[in-house]
Amino acid sequence: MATTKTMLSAAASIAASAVIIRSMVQEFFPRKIRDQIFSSALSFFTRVSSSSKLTINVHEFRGNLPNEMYQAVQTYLSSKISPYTRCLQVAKQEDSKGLEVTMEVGETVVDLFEGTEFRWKLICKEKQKLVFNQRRKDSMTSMFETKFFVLSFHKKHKEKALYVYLPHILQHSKNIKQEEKRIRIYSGDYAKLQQGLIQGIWNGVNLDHPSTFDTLAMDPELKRSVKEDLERFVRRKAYYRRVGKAWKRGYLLYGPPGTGKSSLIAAIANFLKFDIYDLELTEIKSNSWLRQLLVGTANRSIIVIEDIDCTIDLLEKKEEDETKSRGRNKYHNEKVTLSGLLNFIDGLWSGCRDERIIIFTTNYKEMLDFALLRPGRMDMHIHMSYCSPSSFMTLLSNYHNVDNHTLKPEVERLLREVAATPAEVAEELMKSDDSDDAMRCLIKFLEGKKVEASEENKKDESMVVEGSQIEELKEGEVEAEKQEGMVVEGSEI
Ligand SMILES: Nc1ncnc2c1ncn2[C@@H]1O[C@H](COP(=O)(O)OP(=O)(O)OP(=O)(O)O)[C@@H](O)[C@H]1O
Repeated sequence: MATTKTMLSAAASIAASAVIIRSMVQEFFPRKIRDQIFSSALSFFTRVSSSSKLTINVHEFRGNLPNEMYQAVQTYLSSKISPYTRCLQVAKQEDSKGLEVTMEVGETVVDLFEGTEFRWKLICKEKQKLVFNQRRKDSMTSMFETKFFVLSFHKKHKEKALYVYLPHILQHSKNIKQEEKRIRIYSGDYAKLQQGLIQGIWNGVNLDHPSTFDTLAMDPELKRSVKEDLERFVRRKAYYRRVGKAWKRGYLLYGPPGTGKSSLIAAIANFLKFDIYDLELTEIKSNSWLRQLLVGTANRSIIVIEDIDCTIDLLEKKEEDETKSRGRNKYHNEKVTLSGLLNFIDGLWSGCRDERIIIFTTNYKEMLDFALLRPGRMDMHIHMSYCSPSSFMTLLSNYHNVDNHTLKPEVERLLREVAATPAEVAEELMKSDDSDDAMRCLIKFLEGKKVEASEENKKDESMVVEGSQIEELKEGEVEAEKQEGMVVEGSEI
């Protein structure tokens, strides 16, 4: 191995030779020829050195899809930033635990991997794009930024780079992400879609929802079967391939407001460590937007459409069928249609991502089109119901950290008699830090509900009596009118 001394003496002799060659050239050749010799030599050395290099660009997006490789490189390089890096980018989100340190645009990081030097540089370019504005029916240019990493290395390491180094980065970043995984919730950037842009159409923030299966008050048997279903789903990649089905699962959560539908979604996300994409169907102007949003989501994610009964006019099916029969392209309708939605759930496009969960919620299952409820479309229908004695125990333990209470039998008795949502029960339990006071508040609340319910019942009964009197009256009138020959029998009309 060369010592520092021998290296220094070699460098000194090269420098001395260069000075001699330079003075000889200066002596024997005129200036013009000298310049020519130097520029040819320079271009020769540049060619030799650059022809031995290979570069690979890793772009932030591929089409409108976020490039997983880009994200992996970004994560990987964060752990490789050396003391010599001159400029870093540091970010901290309000709800994130630590600082996020990444490379700044223009910076270079050199990574020595198994004895081979890989050099990374982050580049950002502005590009123009011609977009068609559907509302104004004209085109305009829009500027957007495109970022990419440039990886350069000696070309003899091409195989190593492609088949060892880059897969290593993917795996490394997957491990880091899994360890520090912060679940994110994304909402669509509908203004960008309106402008015809297809990149960055989802905005994400960290989701720190505390709901878990342990804190969720629901029927223990149902809870167990939902958890088992999720576990089975995530370990069945090969099974889905073998049977030729897209690796996705659909859940319909239904039940009155405040029974924990949103809490269950958060619990599922926390359990699987999947990100959530929240789709606001009323903001989506067409089936083609819906498809673009779907394509822009990542693997291992949950797509949520809340209050599906309110967000799509399911009665439009007939109108939609008529439109189709007039030959209009279903992707160019002015709004999301039922068939667009069904295509989204289980048409060809639904298979464009892996390990995906789709969740619909509704307060009124009976209002949904049968096409949505058909077996195989939503794989599991989960009924979130009023607070039962067993789910009450979960709430009591959540809010007061106790497993039992002297007033528990009283609360359980009342819960069998009145319909109270877990949200209502939770609200009462939160009224005091003292569990005795909180339980008394809850009992008072449930008794109040019971009185209200019995008054409602009485009102309903009297309405029925009044209603039947009206009917009788009508029948009497009809009889009288019939006798006068004024009523034509229905069948004849
Ligand atoms: N089953 C439950 N287990 C634990 N907490 C619950 C449950 N249901 C409701 N809660 C409490 O009530 C709050 C509201 O519940 P949540 O938003 O999950 O109900 P929802 O069924 O989605 O209501 P909506 O139909 O109005 O959207 C939650 O933040 C939670 O504190």
